[in-house]
Amino acid sequence: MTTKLKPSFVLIDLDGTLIDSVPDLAYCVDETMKQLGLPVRGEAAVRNWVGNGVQRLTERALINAVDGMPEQALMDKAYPIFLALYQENTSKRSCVYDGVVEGIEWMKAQGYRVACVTNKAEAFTLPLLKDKGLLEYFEVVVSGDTCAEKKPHPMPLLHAADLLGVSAENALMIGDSKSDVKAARAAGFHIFCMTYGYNHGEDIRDYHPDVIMDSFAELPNYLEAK
Ligand SMILES: O=C(O)COP(=O)(O)O
Ligand SMILES: [Mg+2]
Repeated sequence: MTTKLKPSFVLIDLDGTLIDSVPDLAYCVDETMKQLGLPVRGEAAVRNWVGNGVQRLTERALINAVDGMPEQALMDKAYPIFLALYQENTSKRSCVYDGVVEGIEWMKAQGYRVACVTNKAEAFTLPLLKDKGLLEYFEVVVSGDTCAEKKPHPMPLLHAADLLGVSAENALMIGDSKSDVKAARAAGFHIFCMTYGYNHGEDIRDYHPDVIMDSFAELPNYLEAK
C-alpha cells in the first residue's frame, strides 16, 4: 500500500489479534476432555480451532478436527463443562501481544475511534478485555452473540458502525483470520491482518488482506497521523 489510510473508524478483532488467549482456551479444552475421559488435545491443536466462537471450539475439540460435527449427546455433555471452566479461566494464562497498547494509544492520540468485534461470547469477551486493561480503549464492543450472525458475516461489523453512529464507508478492520478478511470485504471495509494470529493453520497472506503486520506498533506506517 503506497498512500496512508485515514479510516472513519477502526474495528479490532480479539483472539489472535489483541490477545493470545489460547493458553486459557487450551487449558479448558483439555480439562473438559479429561472430565469426559477423552485424550487431551494440546495448545497447538487448539490454536488451529479458535476464531469461530467457543461453541465451535468445543465441537472441534470433541472431534479433534477443524471440520465436522460431534454427536449431539456428547456435545450436550461437554459444552456446559467447557463454559464453566472458561468462566473461571478466562484470562489468567492469556497475554496482550507486544505492540498492541502502543498501537491503540497511537490511534487514539490521532483521534481515531476504535471498537472491538469478536466471535467470542460476551460473557467472556468483557471480562477478558477488562482483566487485560483493554476494555477502556473501546467505544463499542460487539461479541459473538451480540448479533444473529458472527464473522465471516458482515453483520457484526455493520452493527458496530451503527452503534458508533457512523457510516461504514472507509472503515478499517484489523484481524488475524480469514473470517475477519471475509467479513471486512463483505462489509466494504479495509482489512489489515496480523502475522502472529490464529488462522486454522493457514497462512493469512493467502487471503490477501490489504496490509500484513507483525505488530500494532507498525500502524503509523499505514495510517495517516493527525
Ligand atoms: O473464536 C472465538 O471465540 C473468538 O475469536 P475472534 O476474537 O478471533 O473473533
Ligand atoms: Mg481472531
